[in-house]
Amino acid sequence: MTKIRIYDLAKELEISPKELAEKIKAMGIEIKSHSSTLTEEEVERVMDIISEEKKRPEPKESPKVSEEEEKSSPQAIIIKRREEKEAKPKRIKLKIRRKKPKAEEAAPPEPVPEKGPPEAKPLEAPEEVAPPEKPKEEPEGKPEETIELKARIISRIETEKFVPEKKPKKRIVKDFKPRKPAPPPPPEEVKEEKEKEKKKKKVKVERPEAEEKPKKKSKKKGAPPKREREEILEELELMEELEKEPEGLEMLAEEEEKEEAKKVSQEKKVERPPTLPPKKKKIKVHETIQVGELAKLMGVRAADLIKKFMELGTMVTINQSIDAETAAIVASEFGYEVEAATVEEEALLEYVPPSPEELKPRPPIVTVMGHVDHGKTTLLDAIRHTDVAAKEAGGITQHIGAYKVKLPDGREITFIDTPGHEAFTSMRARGAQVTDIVILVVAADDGVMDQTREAIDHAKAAGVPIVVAINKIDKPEANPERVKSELAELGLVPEDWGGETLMVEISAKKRQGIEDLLELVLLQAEMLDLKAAPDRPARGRIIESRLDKGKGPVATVIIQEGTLREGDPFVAGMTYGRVRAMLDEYGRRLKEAPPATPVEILGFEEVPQAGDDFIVMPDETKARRVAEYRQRKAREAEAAKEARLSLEKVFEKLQEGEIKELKIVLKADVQGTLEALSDALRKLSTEEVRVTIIRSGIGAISESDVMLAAASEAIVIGFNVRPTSKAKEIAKQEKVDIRYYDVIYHALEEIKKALSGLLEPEYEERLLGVAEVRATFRVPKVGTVAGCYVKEGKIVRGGNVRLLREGVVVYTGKIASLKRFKEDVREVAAGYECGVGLENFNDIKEGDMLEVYEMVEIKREI
Ligand SMILES: Nc1nc2c(ncn2[C@@H]2O[C@H](COP(=O)(O)OP(=O)(O)OP(=O)(O)O)[C@@H](O)[C@H]2O)c(=O)[nH]1
Repeated sequence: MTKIRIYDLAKELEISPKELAEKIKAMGIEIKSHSSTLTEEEVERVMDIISEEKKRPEPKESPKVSEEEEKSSPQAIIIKRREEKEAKPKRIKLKIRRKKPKAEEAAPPEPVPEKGPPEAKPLEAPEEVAPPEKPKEEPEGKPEETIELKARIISRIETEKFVPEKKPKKRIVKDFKPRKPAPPPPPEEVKEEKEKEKKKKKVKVERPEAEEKPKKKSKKKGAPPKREREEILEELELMEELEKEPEGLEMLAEEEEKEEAKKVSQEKKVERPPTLPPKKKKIKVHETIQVGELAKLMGVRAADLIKKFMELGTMVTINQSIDAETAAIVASEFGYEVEAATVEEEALLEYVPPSPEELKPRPPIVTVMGHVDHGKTTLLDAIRHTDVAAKEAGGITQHIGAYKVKLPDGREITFIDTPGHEAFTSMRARGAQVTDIVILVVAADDGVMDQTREAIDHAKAAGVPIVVAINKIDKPEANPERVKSELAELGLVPEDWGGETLMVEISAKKRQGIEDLLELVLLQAEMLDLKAAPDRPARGRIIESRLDKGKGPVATVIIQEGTLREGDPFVAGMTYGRVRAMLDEYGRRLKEAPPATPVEILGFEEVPQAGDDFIVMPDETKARRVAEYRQRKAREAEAAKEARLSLEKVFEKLQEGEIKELKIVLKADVQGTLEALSDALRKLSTEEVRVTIIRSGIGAISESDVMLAAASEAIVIGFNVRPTSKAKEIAKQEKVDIRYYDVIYHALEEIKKALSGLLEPEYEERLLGVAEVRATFRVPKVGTVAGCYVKEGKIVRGGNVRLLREGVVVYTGKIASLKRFKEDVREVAAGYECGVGLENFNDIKEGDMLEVYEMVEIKREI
């Protein structure tokens, strides 16, 4: 249970410990001395009584209180507060309660609590409108924290481009030692002035150097260059002037927020007993926020916010962007809690799936696949000749990775014109599914070959229907029937044999059967009932992208929903932009692009990646935020570096419902083993989990095997076979789990264990580096940060770490933060100094050793 010392409480209540002790005794609570502790319940009781007393007019006692406070040891308070972590909420409770009246004011709250008159005691009636006094213990108990806070803020802001001139940054940090955290209050009342004087005096007693006014101090020890400072001060004055006018106020404070704050405070007034802490108000901040915007969100004057920054030792301008973490630090000073706004969620939330009435038929999007030299390119050429639009456009085309073909009767088909496998599989590996139908080209003289099988596997894994084009039937050696029977063996049974696969015989070279093929594609599309809502903001996929010397980043996008228009702001993967221009495959400028239209777009900030999504956003700022958010997520994901799906994670993923079946790509050395193993593996299926062999084959694990596994969240099993070097490389890149076995029993055992969650990964520890703690700092909201010197190897952010104190392991966990100077860094090498924060651990001491290590999975090699 949390206990509070009497003299701490006296401080909070701003009465002398002696007086408080007497009152407590009078209440019948037994205490020995001023340093006796009270339980939470007792504190509540005492506070209730004292607040009652304070409501009655009483002779003022403040000067006396100050004296008492001066006597009490601030140091003890600091130590106590740190040791008794639980006591902290109590303090916040009191502090915030005193701030409460602020919320009730219609005018923006005054963020400088110190300037309150001495009479404005913390426990005075909540109706109190005047800015209440900050707990006096604050300036005493907080210096260290304030210094750190300042240092942290400065470090964050300075990494942004604020102080461009030569002032040494280090000096600024160093100078933050003993400073009074209060800014000078505006000269309003003489009474206030007097109070200020008193305060100054008090501070003087505590920290002799801290007597200057903050403004002066900032100048003396100030961060930014003089001129800059003057400009900011001028700006401040101007803003203050402005804000005195009601219009200015209205401009700066969001009415709704104020209404809300009013309501809340009124509710509080009525319902909350005075001892309950008000909830911290929350504001949402994206990756970055402008100072002015933050002030607006909190309903405080921008000038006051800038002043607060000055107090904390840094200069900012109203238009300057600060990051969310810095915003959190400063906002907390105003009683606000900053929540990271989940922009992606927000963007998704804005997405309402179209209603059936909105949906209109759209052209199918088709990918052509097949074995090398079976005639894909010739077929696409032949198709283009049937294109009416090509004739309309004068026949000159440019390669944009996709194009729309218009048939004489007006119907349209969109073709993705990139190497079939790559476009299809790499996009699928990235979670994108653009293709509706696959045209599988099989040469009638050659029959089903490796890549034909691969294409079938890929299409099947993606659940995309196949229309087969048996090509080169003009060749004398063409044998379409043989092709059909080979395909039937692979599960593609032609319609005329009673199956469901649409097949047509063509000669791409002689342009025979092309219309029939397109007819079948449209028939298949009809069966799929492809629809999209054209009347809404566009969404699509990046098909191809490049950096054009003249045009900048350019990408081909297939619009999947909605209509894209020139000028639309958008986010695409980790980049964003605004549609500067849209071109079709003939280089014609388009004003708008409906669903299933491929367009080349200019206006990206950076080159997006094929497979990236493309979403039109309400405005460019929002688009930028989503992109920034994704960039951060990507960095985090990269740091986490997890396997796409490893056998160890199968059970977990099954449990979480992320996967419903275990897909396997199986390669073996001989047919016999392959069959035996695939049968046995399938039999491991249970009611909950299905084991599916999405591909099985003889020979080395190929690039395509790995790509298929990556695209389908599958695991590769190699039985007496190894991957090709290219396949190995892709597996590493795509994080595909490849397992090697040479005994069938072992393979079955492991899969069985994986399905039941019993498979233990085998890991061994590898030491990455050793660092010595040379100093420690407390950073508010972060905890203790250790100033370290890396003695060996390297220290890695997010790495596993062990803290050793005289050879004994005191803590094992993770490195939560790693900084060099003020920058977040991924790793720090031997011979350098760095700041290290440990996850959920603050008891770091000088002389401690940090051992950073990683757990390496032991690869089972044959
Ligand atoms: N006789 C005949 N030859 C064809 C036909 N279609 C394609 N060819 C020939 O087959 C060869 C390969 O054709 P491509 O269209 O380049 O084949 P591809 O599948 O695109 O080949 P890759 O791009 O290398 O995968 C070329 O020499 C074409 O002229 C056809 O219908 N009949």
